[in-house]
Parts: sequence; structure tokens; C-alpha cells
Amino acid sequence: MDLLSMTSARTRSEIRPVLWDGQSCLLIDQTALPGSLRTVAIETSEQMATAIRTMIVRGAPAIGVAAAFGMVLGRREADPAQPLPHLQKVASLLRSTRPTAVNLFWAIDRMLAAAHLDSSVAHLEGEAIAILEADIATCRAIGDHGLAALPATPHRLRLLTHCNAGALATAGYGTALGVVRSAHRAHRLERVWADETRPRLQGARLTAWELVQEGIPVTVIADTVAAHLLGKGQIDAVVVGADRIAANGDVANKIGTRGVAILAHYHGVPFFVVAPWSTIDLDLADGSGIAIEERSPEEVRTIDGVVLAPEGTDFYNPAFDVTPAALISGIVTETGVFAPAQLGAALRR
Ligand SMILES: CSC[C@H]1O[C@H](OP(=O)(O)O)[C@H](O)[C@@H]1O
Repeated sequence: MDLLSMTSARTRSEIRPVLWDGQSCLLIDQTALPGSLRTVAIETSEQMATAIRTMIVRGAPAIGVAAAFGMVLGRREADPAQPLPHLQKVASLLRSTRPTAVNLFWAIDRMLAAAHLDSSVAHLEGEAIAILEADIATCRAIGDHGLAALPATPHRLRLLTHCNAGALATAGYGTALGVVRSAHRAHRLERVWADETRPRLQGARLTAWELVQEGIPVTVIADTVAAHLLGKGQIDAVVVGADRIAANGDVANKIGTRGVAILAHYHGVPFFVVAPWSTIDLDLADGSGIAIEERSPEEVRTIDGVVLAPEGTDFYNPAFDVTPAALISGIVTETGVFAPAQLGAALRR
């Protein structure tokens, strides 16, 4: 199975980080990129939990899709006569992997609901495949809505992005990078400025890899450079992904996003959050209640095994931060672009 394209006649540039071959879930190992394009075959629910926790697969929609197949693998492990107790245990295991991205919990809940209707392997497999395929279609719609929302400029657009909200973070095409792909295909894009995004470097390692694959001009910058470029008028808009959006439009996303939003606001540059409805958590009134994952200090202390600070130094490694709704120009979804304050009404239509 070619992870760079589905079985259907798609171009090689269609990156698919999560695929199902009927027996196992094939993941692009994102910890190995950009050096090597490695596939990991996940055959048990435990292996899937580990893959999510160690960020072999990462990105809010992608870990939701992966967890859905983790539930299929869990169903195959269960007592066929009474599968639901084991499925509940697998659901708890998968929920425990990462706390911030709501897509993980949304997908697990959807698979459990499907199992209560029909707990057959075939039904759960069909549900997980439906989640995967819907996400790709959703990202394509998001890309086109986002393109329409970008500022009209006499020149081609210079877009800044943070972390990786690309095909690798979804089932394919990407959210923020979906907008980038749509802009590129419409010949409206000059370049993407990609924050390297310390400490896991998703921008340098993953966003750059995706865009280079497709011949989309990308320049990686240290996270500290964005202010300089905004001050020089080198950025026309910012597009970022999201891991959880509260009902009032506050957004949890990769650490550093809040700072970029503040900079963009100061410089009068539009700041778009790009995410499917499955990332919106209407049960959460505002961002103050969003659980922020804290990852190992080792991720900050070292790069490729090289220690960056003296013994005795403490390290703090929150993986996400919350951007207030007031700093967000628009939330780009598969059904259109909404002001943060419009979200609740728009979803309840
Ligand atoms: C398409 S949303 C991707 C979202 O997830 C990333 O976090 P991580 O790499 O830790 O899974 C980052 O927040 C992206 O914006």
C-alpha cells in the first residue's frame, strides 16, 4: 500500500498518514520524517495507543482517525460473544494517550456509539473508514473556504503557518495546509513561511517535507523570526490548525500559536484558525477549561540527543496554548468561515 497515495487513481503527492489494509493500520512514522519515509503496521490497540502517545501519528484529526482504527483493532481482540467490555477498556486506553485534541475523544465516542448499534467487526471497520474518508473530503472543503477568505492582494500571498496542520495531521490534504494547497492550485500563493515550531519541530520536519513534495515554495524560520517578518510587511495572513475550539471561539493549538496571534493582531494581519467542526467542543464555554498536555522535559532539553543546557536546569514543556477568540479573524470550517462569536449559533443551525 503506497502511503503517498490511496488505491484510487490519485497523484503521488496525496499524503495519507493513516491507512487501513483490512488487517492492520498503516501509519507514516512522523518521528522519522523528513529523513526517512517509514511505514509502521499497527496490529493491536495497545500498539495504536503507543503510536499516538509517542507521536508516530499526530495532529488532531489524524489521531482521531487513528484512534478509530484502534477501536477496530480492539474489537478484533475482544470476546466475540461479548465485545463491549473490552471495547470500553480500549476506549479508556486510547483516551489516556493525549488530552488536548478533542478529535480523539470525538472519534472514540463515535466508534462506541456504532458498536452499541452493531458490534460486528465489519460495522466498526466501516465506521472507521467512513471517518477517514469524511476527513479528507472535509479538508478539501476547508481548503476552498479558506482560500475565499484570504485577503485580496495585488501580489501573490505570503502565508505564515505554525506547527503542522497538513495532510500529515489529518487523513489527507490538511487544514491550514489545505488552505495553502488550494491557494497554490489557484496560483495565488507566493510562499509559505513555516515556523520550525520548537521543541518537536513539526514545521521544519513535517510542513516543509509536505510542501517540498508538492513544489510549494516554503521557507522555514526560527519561531522568533515571525515578529520581524510581520514588522516588515512580509506576511499577508496567518493560517494555523487547532486541537480544540471552545464554544466562544477560544482555540487550543500548538505552543507558540498564542504569541503569533498577538503579533498578527498588533500588525493588523488576518489570523485564521482552520479546523473541521469535529474540533469544536461546544460543551466547553471558553478556553480556560481546555486541558493542556505537558510533555517530557527531554523534548526541550535535547535535540537529536544533544543536551542544550547544563545539568541542574529544569525544563517546562507545555505542548499547547490557548489563543483568545478576540485575536482570531475567522475560523475556517468545512461549511464556511465564521467569526468566533458566531460558532455556537452556526453549529446549532
Ligand atoms: C490539523 S490540526 C494539527 C494540530 O495538531 C498539532 O499538534 P501535535 O503535532 O502535537 O499533534 C498542532 O497543534 C496542529 O496545529
